[in-house]
Amino acid sequence: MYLSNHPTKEEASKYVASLIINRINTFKPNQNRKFVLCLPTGSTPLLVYKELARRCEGGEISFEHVITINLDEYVGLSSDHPQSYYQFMEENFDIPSNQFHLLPGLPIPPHTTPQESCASYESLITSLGGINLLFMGIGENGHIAFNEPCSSFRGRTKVVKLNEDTRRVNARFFDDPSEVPTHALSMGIGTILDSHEIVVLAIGQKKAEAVRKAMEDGVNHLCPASALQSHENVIFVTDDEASQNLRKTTKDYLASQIPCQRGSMTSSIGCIECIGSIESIGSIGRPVVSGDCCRTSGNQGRAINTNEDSDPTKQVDHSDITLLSKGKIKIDEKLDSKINNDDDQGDQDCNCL
Ligand SMILES: N[C@@H]1[C@@H](O)[C@H](O)[C@@H](COP(=O)(O)O)O[C@@H]1O
Repeated sequence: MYLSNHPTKEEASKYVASLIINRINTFKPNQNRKFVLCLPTGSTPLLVYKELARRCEGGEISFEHVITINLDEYVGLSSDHPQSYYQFMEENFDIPSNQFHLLPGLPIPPHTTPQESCASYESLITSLGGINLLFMGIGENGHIAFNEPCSSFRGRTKVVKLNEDTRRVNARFFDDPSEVPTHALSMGIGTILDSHEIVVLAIGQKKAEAVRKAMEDGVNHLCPASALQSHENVIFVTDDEASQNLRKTTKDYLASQIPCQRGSMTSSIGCIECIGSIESIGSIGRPVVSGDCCRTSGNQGRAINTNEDSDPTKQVDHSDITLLSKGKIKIDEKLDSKINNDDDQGDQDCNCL
C-alpha cells in the first residue's frame, strides 16, 4: 500500500489524473491491446475527469484504445434517469459508447434480472482480460463501490442492499431522500481486488475516519476498504483533510514507499515528481526513494506532470472544449457548478463510523 498526500483536493486530483495518463501511455494501448480502466461516480472523481479532459484536449492522452468500465449503478434507475450513474458518466466522461460499460439499472435483454446482468458483467471483465487500473473513491462508512460494511471480501459483482447511512449521504443528489434506491449493482470486493492496480482518491474531512480505518486499522469487514490492505499495488491519494487522522509515521512511511519510476524497472507507481514523465521509466537501474530522481537531476519542486500548462491554480476555460472526436473526452459545462456546490451538501449527521 502506498500513500500520496497533497495539500488540496485540486492537487490530489491532478496527481490521480497524472497517474491514469501515465499508466495508459506506458501501456501503449492499440487496436489489439486495449487498456481497461475502471471508473467511479460521485463527487470525488469530478476534478480528475475535468483534468483528464483538459489534458486530452492538449494531446497528452488519447482514449481511443481505452475501454472504461464502471463500478456500480443503482437498481431500478433507467439509463436516462438524471441520478443514474449512466447519466453521470454521460455528463462527465464522454467516451464513445462502444468503449464504455456500465451495469444496467434495469436489465437489458437478453437479461431479465439484475443478477443476470451482474453475471454478464463478470464475464465481460474476464473477456476484456481483467482491469488494468481501477480508480475509485471511498464512502464515509468505508464502502468501496457499493460494497457496504459486512460485505464479503471475496464477493463478485452482485446486487447489494444499500446501508441506510449510504442512502442518507447520497440523498443530496436526489430531490427527495425517499427516491434514493434501496439496492444497487456493484462490482464485488473480490472483483476489485483482481485488478492489476488500484488508486483510491479520498478528499475532504468527511473521509478522514474511513481513510484511517482502511489504512491503519486491521482488515475488517466493517470497513470494506480495509480489504485493500491485501492488494500489493494500491495507492491512496488524499488531501490534507482526508489524511488528517492518519499517524504521522504512517503518512511518512507509506509516502516514502512509492517507488520512483526511474529507479525501478518493475514498479508501476511513480514518485510525485516524476509520475508524469513516462520516458523516465527504467532509465536508471538502481532503486531510489520517492523524489530522489528529481532532486539529483535538479528538478526539485517541479510540477507533477510534464505539461507546462498544468498550473494547479489556473482556472480552466471550458468554453472552447467540446471534444467529440475519436479518443477524446469532453468537459461538461455543468461540471464546475457540481464541483463548487457539492462540498457542503453532505449529510452532517452521518454517524456511521
Ligand atoms: N457508490 C459510490 C462510490 O463508488 C463512491 O466512491 C462513494 C463516495 O462518493 P463521493 O465521491 O460522492 O463522496 O459513494 C458512492 O455511494
